[in-house]
Amino acid sequence: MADAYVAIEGERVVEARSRAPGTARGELVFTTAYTGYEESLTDPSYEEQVLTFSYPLIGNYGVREERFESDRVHPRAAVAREMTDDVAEWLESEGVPAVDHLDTRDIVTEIRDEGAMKCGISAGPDASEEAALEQLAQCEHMSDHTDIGAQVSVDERETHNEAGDGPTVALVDCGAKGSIVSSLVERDATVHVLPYDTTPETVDELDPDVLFISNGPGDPVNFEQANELVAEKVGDVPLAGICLGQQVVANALGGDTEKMEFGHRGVNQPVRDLRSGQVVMTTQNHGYTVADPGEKLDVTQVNVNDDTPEGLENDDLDIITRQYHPEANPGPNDSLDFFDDVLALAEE
Ligand SMILES: NC(=O)CC[C@H](N)C(=O)O
Repeated sequence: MADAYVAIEGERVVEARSRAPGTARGELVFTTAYTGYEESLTDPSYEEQVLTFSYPLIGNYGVREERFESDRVHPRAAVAREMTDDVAEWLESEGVPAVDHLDTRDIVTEIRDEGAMKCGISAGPDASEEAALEQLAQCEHMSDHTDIGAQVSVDERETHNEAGDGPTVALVDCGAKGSIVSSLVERDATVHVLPYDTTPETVDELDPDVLFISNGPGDPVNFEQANELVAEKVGDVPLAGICLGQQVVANALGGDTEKMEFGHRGVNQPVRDLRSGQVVMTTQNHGYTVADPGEKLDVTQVNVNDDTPEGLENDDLDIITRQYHPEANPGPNDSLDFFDDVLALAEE
């Protein structure tokens, strides 16, 4: 008998098995990645979302902290066809509801056909369809989480590799993955991780060689302070951005972002570099995209599937951003040279 329910927009309720009890709500998103469940579940970009794994078995190589991208689980709940006890126990210990034994292929197909959807979950001994529907009724649109940065950012500056010989990077933490910091530190950069609402004055005091806007959850227009920071600092310091970071940079420089139908969600998204013609496979997890890069940014890379901008640059202003995740984790390491390119801007 079912002891978990997933209510999907349109009031459809899917029966499931509870793997970690509780109620939750959020935008229903998916990842097609076949590995990397620890990295995805700890990626702050998934805040306020319910993550469905389309790969059918999640947890088959255990749970190891060294693979975490942050210090907690960020999706509001996890959905899989089959979840191992290791993962289920980890999610329960974090208070994050989890369900399995449902047709995840059907759910992912529905998201792809109908577009992004809200959902509500009720799992465990007290679970009911009504509770799942009640969660669904209370679920907000991603864009309505106007101060989502406060949920995922550091509260105060954290410095990594203080004695490094490389450039100094000011990383605005809009929900940064740990691998972005480690990719920079491995290249001997000193990285100041700064709160999402950092002011231009604070950045001026640190006098960094690069201002870097991180990935993060939700609608980029809600990161107003980061927008203002970029608008203020452009031209004074090289700028870099990943995922939400690309979107914030585009918005700050006169461009525009919009919500996609269901986003780019997996570790096999093909991206073409327009200068070299080369295609690389990339990791992606985003629901918004740059609709208009504005006058200052050139689109240098595009998604092969739908032509959306994957790389924006301005050589004169020293700006380089990516919509995908060059730091991988999960996913292919083919784009790690992005971090060399960012630090080269600093050294020029
Ligand atoms: N991974 C990210 O940084 C996601 C960016 C943004 N929140 C989006 O959904 O488009």
